[in-house]
Amino acid sequence: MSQLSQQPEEDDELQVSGPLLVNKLQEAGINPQDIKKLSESGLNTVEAVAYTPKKALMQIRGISEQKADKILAEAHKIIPLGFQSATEVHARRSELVHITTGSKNLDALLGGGIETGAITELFGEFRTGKSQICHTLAVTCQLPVDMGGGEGKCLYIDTEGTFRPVRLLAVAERLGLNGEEVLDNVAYARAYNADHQNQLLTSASALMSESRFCLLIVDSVMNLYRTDFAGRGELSARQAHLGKFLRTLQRLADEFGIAVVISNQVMSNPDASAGPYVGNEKKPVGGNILAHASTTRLQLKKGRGNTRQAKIYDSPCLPESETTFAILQSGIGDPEEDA
Ligand SMILES: Nc1ncnc2c1ncn2[C@@H]1O[C@H](COP(=O)(O)OP(=O)(O)OP(=O)(O)O)[C@@H](O)[C@H]1O
Repeated sequence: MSQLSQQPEEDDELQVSGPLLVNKLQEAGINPQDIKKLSESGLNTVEAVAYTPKKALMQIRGISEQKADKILAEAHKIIPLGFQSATEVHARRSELVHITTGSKNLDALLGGGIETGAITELFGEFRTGKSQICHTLAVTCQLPVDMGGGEGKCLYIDTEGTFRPVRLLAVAERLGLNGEEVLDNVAYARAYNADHQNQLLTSASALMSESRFCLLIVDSVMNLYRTDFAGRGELSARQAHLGKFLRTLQRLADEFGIAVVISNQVMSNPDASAGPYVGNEKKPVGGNILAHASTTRLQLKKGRGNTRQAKIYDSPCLPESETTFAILQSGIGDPEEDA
């Protein structure tokens, strides 16, 4: 596959059916200076502006209430936000691309792979394969759609310092892709604190409006929140900050039609002592805010050797079933491939 960044014609084509750049508002009479302010705040597309509440627009320096009203009115003319028929929703959903995880078992469990336009959360104890799945997806997302990819680049936000390009090269080799091109198609950023993690989404939005990305990974989502906000006293501030981060993730998923994958840690469930059937089940951290933001929640557990169990923990349309996958030298695969 040729390098995605060297495909201007393809990117131009995608732009026609993809998100509309915020500059389009200039044709509707919005002042270029105000458009620049929107863009600097991470609102790079008309969709992003249309989805933003008036209050948030007014928080941008230089955008008065009157200007916010005008900007929103024009954005809503271009991106109508009213009702549509279930037939239209069904038609749109049937066109949604799923990105392969590398494991046939796991793809089947997920209804075809990782869904685009949604947030998928992977949670489990250490060594359960969360980061390995993220590394594999960073490569498979670049495959053509008919091979289980999303034909786009990947943005990778690493909060733990566990990103290893060598793992991407191993996956690329298995798929017969050019390793150098695969690495060029992954935009990587290490986040150093929760504020920085949030700010990176502004740069992410700018990158996504410049070329075709189909996947955004945050590995892991709660790590910096757990260290930056310590103790019960800071819990509500933490959840408010986290809520903003997750809302922006969802907005990017809606706006650019990308898949968002977040990994998450677990903690002992205080309810575990409530009865004999609960066992020592661990639950994901992040509370209700994270639970409600994730479209699909996938629980990972250790199995024998290099195998891992995956279970649908919560999903709007998948049953609570389980499967087994394997962590191979060449990325995520199935246990039977481990010959
Ligand atoms: N090159 C490799 N070949 C095969 N297995 C590997 C390879 N590299 C790492 N692994 C396996 O992957 C597992 C670690 O998985 P991963 O890094 O995804 O954990 P995690 O769930 O993200 O945990 P943590 O919360 O500690 O980051 C280990 O069991 C390790 O042996």
